[in-house]
Amino acid sequence: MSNRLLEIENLTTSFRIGDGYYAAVDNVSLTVNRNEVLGIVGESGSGKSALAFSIMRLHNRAKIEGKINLEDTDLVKASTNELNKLRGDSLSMIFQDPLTALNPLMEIGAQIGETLVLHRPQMSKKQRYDRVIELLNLVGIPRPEHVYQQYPHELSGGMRQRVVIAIAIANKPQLLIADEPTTALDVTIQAQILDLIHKLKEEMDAGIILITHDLGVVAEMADRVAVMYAGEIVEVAEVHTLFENPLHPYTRSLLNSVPTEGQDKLHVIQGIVPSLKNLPRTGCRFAARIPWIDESAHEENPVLHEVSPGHYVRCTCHSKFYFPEEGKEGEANGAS
Ligand SMILES: Nc1ncnc2c1ncn2[C@@H]1O[C@H](COP(=O)(O)OP(=O)(O)OP(=O)(O)O)[C@@H](O)[C@H]1O
Repeated sequence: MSNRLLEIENLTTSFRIGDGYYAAVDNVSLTVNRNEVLGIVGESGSGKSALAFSIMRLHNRAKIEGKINLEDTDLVKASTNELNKLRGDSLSMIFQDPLTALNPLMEIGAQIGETLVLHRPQMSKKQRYDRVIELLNLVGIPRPEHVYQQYPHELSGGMRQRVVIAIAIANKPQLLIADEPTTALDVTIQAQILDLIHKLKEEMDAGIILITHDLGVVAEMADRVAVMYAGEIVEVAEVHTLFENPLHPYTRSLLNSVPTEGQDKLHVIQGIVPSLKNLPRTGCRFAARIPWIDESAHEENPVLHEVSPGHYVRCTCHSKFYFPEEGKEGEANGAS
């Protein structure tokens, strides 16, 4: 059996704004293997959630082009019927905010059981109850028989997120997408939830896409990382490579803006990700945010270059990049 679980090829997801369509995910190609966590990082507005929702096919009015192959099924071409069978079964997602993901009027046990009713109709009531208790145990919820009968508002944020995870993994998904799964939680709970996701990967042999803007989370959890900027992947590498030898100016800027011991000055990335309508569609999309780099450093039509096995970086500007604070001698740091 091949280890490849998900293969995304030239995916473009565009939203209608005014009288035109604008791509929020632009020609993205990515893979995820079994028993692998692919981290996706990038600032707010870079297209991470649009990508996740495209894989789940949860966009209502977007135009989706390209291929999203989950094993033998192309999710772009799949019918609503096929998608309903897959979602909550072999394809699952943990959303950012556990409160909005849960039904406030339904007991916890029934909410978890619902996905079993839908995808495992042959289960008896007793089997279903036992499986829900097993899932509550698995996600580390104490006194599961008691929690079974509680409502979401009676649980803490961390416990609610565990319930959301229990629902997402109820049918042992092959691909689990976690979109900022710990953003709404405090730090100690964050660590527990991440630990739980890590265990699930091993136990279920699942592929996991972990979306976050937190580089600490990526360093801890991911096997490989894709860095997204303005709808495009600008760098992909194994997690150690990315942290030891980041190349793209955007990746380097993101890493440089994380406080480290002994560092007295943080690099601030000026500006923001442009809105979809104002996004430059030709040339290097990051060029406007590194104006001190000579225009000639950029490619006319930047593509991903494989600079070492499995390490891809977009645009040639990385070889001429330096931080203004460092001066030009910092130029071409680590670039090949
Ligand atoms: N339904 C939509 N209609 C129009 N534009 C959208 C829609 N959804 C997202 N966008 C736009 O697409 C771009 C990417 O948004 P997206 O939410 O994917 O970013 P993100 O990286 O996930 O950000 P965050 O970390 O804040 O969730 C943004 O410019 C956003 O405004």
